Order: sequence, then C-alpha cells, then structure tokens
Amino acid sequence: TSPWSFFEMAPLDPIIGLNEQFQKDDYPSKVIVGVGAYRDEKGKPFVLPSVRKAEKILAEGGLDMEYAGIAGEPRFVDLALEFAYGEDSAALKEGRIQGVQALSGTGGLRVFGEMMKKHGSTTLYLPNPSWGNHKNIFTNSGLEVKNYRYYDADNSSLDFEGMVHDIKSMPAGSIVLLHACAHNPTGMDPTLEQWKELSSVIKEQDLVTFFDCAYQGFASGDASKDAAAIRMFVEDGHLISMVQSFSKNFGLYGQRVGALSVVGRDAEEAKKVVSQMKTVIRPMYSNPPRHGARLVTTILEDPQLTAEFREECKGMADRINTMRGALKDSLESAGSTRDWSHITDQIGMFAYSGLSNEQVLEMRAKHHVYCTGDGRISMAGVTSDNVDYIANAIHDVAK
Ligand SMILES: Cc1ncc(COP(=O)(O)O)c(CNOCC(=O)O)c1O
Repeated sequence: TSPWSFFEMAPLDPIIGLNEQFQKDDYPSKVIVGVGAYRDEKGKPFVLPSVRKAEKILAEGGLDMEYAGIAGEPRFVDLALEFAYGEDSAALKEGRIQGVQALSGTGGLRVFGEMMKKHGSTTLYLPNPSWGNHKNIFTNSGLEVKNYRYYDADNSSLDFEGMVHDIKSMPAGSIVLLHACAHNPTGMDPTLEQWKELSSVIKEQDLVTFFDCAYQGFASGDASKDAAAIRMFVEDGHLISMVQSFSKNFGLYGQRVGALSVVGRDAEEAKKVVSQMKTVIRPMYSNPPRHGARLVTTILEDPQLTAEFREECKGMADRINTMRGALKDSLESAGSTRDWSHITDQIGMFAYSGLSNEQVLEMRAKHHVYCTGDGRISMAGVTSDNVDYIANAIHDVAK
C-alpha cells in the first residue's frame, strides 16, 4: 500500500486560496484586493529602482555562494537594527541590542515562538484581530495563543480601553505581541499618546513585550516615524524583542528577508538570548539565504541608495493614501450614506471595510471583487482605474 494513502487534502490558506479562486474567475472586470502585496498604479508588482541598482552592484561584485552563518549576514543585522531602533539609539550604542537574520518576518516569528517555549513561556497574546498566520505560528511553537481586545468593529475604531484592560489582566510572564505600525488587518494604530500610556501600563507588569514590525516606512511613508512606538518603548526601558520584515517596505517578498532582535539589560544578556535563537535556527533551517540580505545591505550602507529607497518607499505609501481618499470619495459619490471615515483614518496596506462575511461573499459572487473574508481590503490593489468599480460594488452590498 502507498505510505501516503491516509493523507487528506489540507484546507486552503484563506489569503493564498483567494488568489487561486481569483485566477479561475474569467469575469472581465474582476478585481482582487486580497493579498498584502504592493501593486503600482497599473496593478502590477513593483520592484523598487534602488533594489534594481543594488542587484546590478551585487551582480558585478563576484560574490561567493558560501553558507551564511546561522545568524546570517552580520552587516545586514547591524543595518537592520539601526534602521528600526535608530542610529542614535543609546541602547544600540551600548551593545544592548543584538539580533539575527531571519527567514523574513514569518521565520523570525517562529524562531521567537520556539525559543520562548523552550525557555518556559506558556502564553502569547495577540490583538483581536491579527495577521491570519500569527495564531498557527505560535500554536505550532507550542504556546497557548490568547487574544487581547484591539478593534471595536461597531465603531470601526481602536478599542483602547478594552486593550488596556486586557493587557492589565495578563498573567506575569505572558508574551504580548504588538504590531509596531500599520496593524494588519485593521490599519488602526494607537496614537503616540496611546502608545505612551501602553508603555507605562506594560512597565508596571512583568510581561514579555514582542513587536512585529512588518511595515516600517510603508505606513506613513517615513521609516523613522513608523518606528516611533518601538523607539519609545526602548527609551522607556522596556527590554523588548522584535521581528522585522523587509517584504513590504523593500518589496523583497519572495527573497525572505527579516531580522529577529532583543534588547537586554546589558550586551552580555542580549548575546545570551541571540545564542539561544541560534540553537533554534540550526536544527530548523541551519542558515538563511544571502541574496536579499545583501540587497538591503547594499542599499542601507550607501547614503545615496538609502535616500532613493526612502523616496520610493514614501511613493508607495503615498499612492496607497491617495487611494484611501479616492475610495472614500467614490463611495460617497456612489450614494452611500454610511460613515467611511475609517478608510482614511486607517494606515498602511489595509482598509478594514466593516463588510460582514456575507457581504464579502455577495460582493465576490455578484461583482467579482475579491477581498478576504473579514472584509479586509488590500489598498495596494486599488488603482484609479478600478476604484469606482470597487466603490460601487461595496456600496451595492453594504447599503
Ligand atoms: C503583521 C505581519 N507580520 C509578519 C508578516 C510576515 O511577512 P513575511 O514573512 O513576508 O516577512 C506579515 C505579512 N503579511 O502578509 C500579507 C497579508 O497579510 O496578506 C504581516 O502582515
């Protein structure tokens, strides 16, 4: 008999599955606003020109194809941490922040989960809602995954009181995952004042503060501004851990470029944590790919290329923000009397429309507009060519 005879077909991943369903649809004006990957004004994938320039430099560099170390490209890690924590970070200068290269954000999240499980953690709290993959990553790491209130669906706003209340009641030693900026899927971020309050609330407690930073530079268009919460927490003395993804801001999705870092009381402590990250990495995938890390290094160590990158990243954020305004205006001119201000109040890749699952399915069936089942619209998929079509479809199912 076949050794595979008892294998069943696994359920489709909701986000990836949407793409497959969309491909099969031959409706002429079908539109997908599903996966969180940037598209340009013509709806095409976008490779940053600064990345193309870095590619050329690498191609001429005659670089070898040897293994990277378990922790990846050291120069990349230094530059990635500087990018997030800031070049004038005292903690960085004191060597209290150390890290490893990760298999993009997902890989960093998983290594963190496995490491924390090995070191006695039992529970990790995610915002409700959070990125669809978070729950499985940490459940498969052996942690119990719970939620803290985050989004007030009735008012399409942040449930800040609920969030603070739930954080205050987390047992000591719990891990609290915070989205550093551009919350996925709601696009609703705490204000700076609210971050300040969260910092003092969390300071009172014995929690492990863990930032997931997947959109730095992509949210406001200013990478330093998008790192404000992280830098505030480090300034306030929190010994955080953080995962960085370079998928969206550098457009390096398929190159799998990320970093996992930790802020220790001193350099020695941070180095101990990194050594434990490496003991998880070695038997998991041994060492990370070099190309994407070399691209980011080439850009971030050249001031001219860094300046070009920042401009290009801002260009992506600006186009998305323009589409937010266009979608809201188009909904209003379509005759919708609902309040759509959350579409322009939200930030980053996604608009959390407020459509129910039934309305999402009706919009897919009737208008062939594909967003994820929770009503999340990837604003990157909205262009001036399709914004009116999308607005009319939303209005039709939402009225
Ligand atoms: C919050 C967050 N963390 C981490 C990640 C991981 O990204 P990566 O593994 O590509 O670095 C992502 C990527 N999201 O994917 C797009 C989508 O939701 O449709 C993310 O949104």
